[in-house]
Amino acid sequence: MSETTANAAGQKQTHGFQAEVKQLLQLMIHSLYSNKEIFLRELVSNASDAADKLRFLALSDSSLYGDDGELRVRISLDEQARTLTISDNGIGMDEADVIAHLGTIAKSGTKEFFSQLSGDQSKDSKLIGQFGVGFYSAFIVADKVTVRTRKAGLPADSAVEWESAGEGDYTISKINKASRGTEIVLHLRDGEDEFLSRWKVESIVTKYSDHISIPVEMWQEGTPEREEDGEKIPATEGHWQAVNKATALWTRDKSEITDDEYKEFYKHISHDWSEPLSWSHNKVEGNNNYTSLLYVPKKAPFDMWNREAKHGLKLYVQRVFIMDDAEQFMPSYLRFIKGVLDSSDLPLNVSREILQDTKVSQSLRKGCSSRALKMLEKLAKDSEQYQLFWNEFGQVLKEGPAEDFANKEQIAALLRFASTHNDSSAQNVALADYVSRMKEGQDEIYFLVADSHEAAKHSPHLEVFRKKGLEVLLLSDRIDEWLMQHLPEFDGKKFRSVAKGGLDLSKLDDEQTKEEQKKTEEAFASVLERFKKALGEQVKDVKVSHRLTDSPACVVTDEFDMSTQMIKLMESVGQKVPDVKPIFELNPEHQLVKHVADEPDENRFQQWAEVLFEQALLAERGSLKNPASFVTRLNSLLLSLAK
Ligand SMILES: Nc1ncnc2c1ncn2[C@@H]1O[C@H](COP(=O)(O)OP(=O)(O)OP(=O)(O)O)[C@@H](O)[C@H]1O
Repeated sequence: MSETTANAAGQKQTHGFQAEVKQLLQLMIHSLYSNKEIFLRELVSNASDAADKLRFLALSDSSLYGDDGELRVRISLDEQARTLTISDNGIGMDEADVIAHLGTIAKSGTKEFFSQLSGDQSKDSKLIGQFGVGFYSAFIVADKVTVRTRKAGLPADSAVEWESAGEGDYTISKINKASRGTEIVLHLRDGEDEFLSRWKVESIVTKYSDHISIPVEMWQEGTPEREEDGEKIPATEGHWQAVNKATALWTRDKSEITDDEYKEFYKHISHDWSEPLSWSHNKVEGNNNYTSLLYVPKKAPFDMWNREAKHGLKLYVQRVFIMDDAEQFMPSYLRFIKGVLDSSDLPLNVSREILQDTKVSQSLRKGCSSRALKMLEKLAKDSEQYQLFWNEFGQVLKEGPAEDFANKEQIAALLRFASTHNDSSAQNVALADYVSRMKEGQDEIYFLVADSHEAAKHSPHLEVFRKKGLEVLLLSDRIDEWLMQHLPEFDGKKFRSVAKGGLDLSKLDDEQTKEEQKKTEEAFASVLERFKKALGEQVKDVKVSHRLTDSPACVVTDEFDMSTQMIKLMESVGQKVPDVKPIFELNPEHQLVKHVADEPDENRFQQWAEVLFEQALLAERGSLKNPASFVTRLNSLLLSLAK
């Protein structure tokens, strides 16, 4: 690409921003204006990441430090020039890095994300919050930004200057820079003079960046010798002074860390705008020695369903940053958890490949998963907060029972469902709630999976459950069929699909009802035979239904056959499915069934049988293989009735 060719010293090259960057800049300035001071948090956070990265590389090549091994960030203010400068002695960038990082957005799914924006700024600014703020936030307060940077290990004359007014483009030129690292100069917009006040800047650093593990320094002017109460106070020299605590937050004692500090640390590691929903900080000593600080975010990231999206914990070994997004420590169904893991047992030169299969990482993964689940259990005690969590991440957690066999029961306790009990589509019923409401004699948990909540709610399968006052969980997320296949029981109670054969509610009936049912079945036996003959190969069996009160008929799948929902799911992804024949159940009390049972004409009976069967299929599956012939048959029957 011609854009990335190196340029001669002093010569400026102009490059255009990637379209998404322009969009991001506009939205950011609009949506963050009321909270503009966070630009400082973002830039200090980047500087601290740059120090982490250098420290990591220096593990194998200590010459990268040169004669400057004390990593730090410095903020300086120039009232005359109206600039605020943040400089670090971290990893720095070369020309290719600058072009890749400060002119584009290198996140997977960026294009798709931006194409979803509506153009309505107030709506979009909420969405953009899921995207992360980063370097470009500098333009909230600056109308020009100059970045001077020199990558560790490169000579002074291979430094790069990047400059932009945050509109359509930026320039790049080669410069000389005496020291390693990155310097970002913000030329403040008119009206942003408050950021030239040392007191103001210092208070922002303490508010947002106290937890940064390297010192964030500001210049402290020297004072001349003076006399106070007759006592001589010697002169002091000007010096750089740290304005933050400069210790890694997770190494500090829990009791000394405030909630605000935890929240700010979350924003630093997650690049999220909003506060976390909850966190859990643990030091573990014993077979494994490690500290974990895990967070549950409030909002799902924009790319949660993108398979390539990065997730996982920030890994440190003995306080040295090793890598971002170490996914080995969190199972996929907990991929929304953010945090830091600092291990004392892993070697400093650990790589992603080594992490795959060491005993230590396996036991760390076990420990972290269990901490994360415990944190969710704690969160679940506050049902309002937990509902916020569930609405964002419930569908991901539902992958849990299939993925994490060992913690199945614990995960099951964290699931929430819609149910006939509260008659709403809100997924807020815990299995423990269901079990506590089970009727005397009921030993199974009833559920129904359908395409939508509406379809589930109006399913004929629910009729007998309504009549008997039995609660049924109504499931309609895409993952639900998969979930239920991996969730055979909870608290010793088996799950039972109400849409399957083999449903036996007789334990809940009194003797008289059982006797009546038996009589009805006997009386209806010959009608069933007639139906079986009429429907032939289309059905596995025809039975008297004990689950219908209002509908004439329904279809169910045999107990061990593949469920209708599973068949639909497999068909939708182009998989071949076995030919599963349904069981046709008739409601002998229904007027229409009585009418058909009395139909003397075999031809007409055949038509009725087909129509009742197809109706039931339609209610169950939402479609028919041959809808036109159903309509023709129905019309001919209607016509004959109208005569
Ligand atoms: N001070 C710095 N030193 C070295 N590299 C930097 C510095 N600031 C930014 N970068 C580089 O620019 C990239 C983009 O920064 P930016 O803040 O926009 O995004 P980010 O930190 O990767 O993530 P997010 O967008 O979620 O905040 C960084 O990943 C890093 O590679």
